[in-house]
Amino acid sequence: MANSDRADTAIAFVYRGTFVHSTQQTALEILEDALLGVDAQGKIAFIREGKELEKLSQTFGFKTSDITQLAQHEFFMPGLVDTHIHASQYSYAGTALDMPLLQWLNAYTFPVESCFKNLEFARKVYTQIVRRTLRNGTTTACYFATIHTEASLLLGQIANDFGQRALVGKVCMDRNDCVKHYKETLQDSQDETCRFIKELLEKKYPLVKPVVTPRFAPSCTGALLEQLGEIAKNNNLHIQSHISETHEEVKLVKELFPESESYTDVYRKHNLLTDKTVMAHGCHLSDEELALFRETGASLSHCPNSNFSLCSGVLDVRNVLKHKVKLGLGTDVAGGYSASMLDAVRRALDASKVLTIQDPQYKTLSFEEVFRIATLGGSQALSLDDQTGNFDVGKDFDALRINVAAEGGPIDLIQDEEPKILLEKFLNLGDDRNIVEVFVAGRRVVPITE
Ligand SMILES: Nc1nc2[nH]cnc2c(=O)[nH]1
Ligand SMILES: [Zn+2]
Repeated sequence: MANSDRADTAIAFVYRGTFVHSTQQTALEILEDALLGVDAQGKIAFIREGKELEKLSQTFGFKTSDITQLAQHEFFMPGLVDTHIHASQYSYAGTALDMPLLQWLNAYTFPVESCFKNLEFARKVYTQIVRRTLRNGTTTACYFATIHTEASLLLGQIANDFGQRALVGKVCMDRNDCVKHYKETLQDSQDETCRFIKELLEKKYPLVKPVVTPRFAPSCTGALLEQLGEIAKNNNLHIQSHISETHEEVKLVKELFPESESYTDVYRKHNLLTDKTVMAHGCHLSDEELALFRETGASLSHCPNSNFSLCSGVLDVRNVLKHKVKLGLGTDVAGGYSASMLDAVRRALDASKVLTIQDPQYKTLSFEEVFRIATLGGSQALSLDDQTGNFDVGKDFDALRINVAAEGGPIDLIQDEEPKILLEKFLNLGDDRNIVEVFVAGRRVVPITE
């Protein structure tokens, strides 16, 4: 037995068939006729070749009758990681995409988010978004809620109940000149953030954690940013926000924070750039700012649907990767109109092709590279890659069972195809009908039973 195997706990279940995932070394590793065992804690106990069955069953003490064999057109892939999604904006997803960011926030977003004072409305929306994202294969989501503590706690409870891995942020904002009733005082924002963190941690949900969430620099005073940096540091917490999404926003930040050298410098000065920070967008960051991300270990969430829908910009992913900045994908509902990470994968490929159209020398991202960003990359961007992101032994089993030829599904397979082609077809053509089972930490969460 290789030392990478773990034989210390009982095996809960074993699958045999094709597994595809990413590693640090290769964007797409394909394991055909592999055996993957999951232990009683939901962790991957082994992933080995099928021919080692005899030896494995002795070492780990399972019977060959415990094994589930995948069909010809099936494979397992790691769960999708949505590194940026506004759960509170789901009710108007697919509408209201006719304005640039700053107008869009005032006209649509702030009025809707202010309704989450009403817990029944919050329950309805949050239940729908958690169910929908799980069915679409999002095993980990990094959520923005609203400024309301109770509703944000409810989002944490709902994610926990459905078994989704989640970071949940109560939004902080003490600046809003346009929709005056949707903001907090500095004191309230600070107190309620502390209460949110304390109460969410006290629930001891195994997969749901709080994330410190200044909305973005234009919504926060320097004093609030300062406080939030302190809170994150004292509690060793994740941080999320937005950065450099549009040119107009970058200009506004220059005016609001004239003492800072750049937008990135505003967050850095307030201790909000750490190795547990994820910033959405970053379309207009300079190379110097990317270097600051690299130095601090902060990551970016690429949200291409949103960037197209609000005409914000096109992130140069190659340049981000060249600077060795951690990068994940996000749906950014409802600036992005789709809650599906499969859509984010397709839009990321489109965004890369736009850059190639503009400059034929530009090396377009491959589907394998985008697959890695949507899975392992996302887990790294959220500093959760010790727990999830691929099928390394010892990680939690967060996985999607894909049937490319699912009955009544969107894909017609004309002939037998190799696994690489099956993955490519699923990423480009598939939908939730192809996602026949979803596992988070070894628990089957789709099909949803309740
Ligand atoms: N796309 C997007 N950008 C933001 N910047 C600040 N708030 C938001 C938001 O809700 N959506
Ligand atoms: Zn956003």
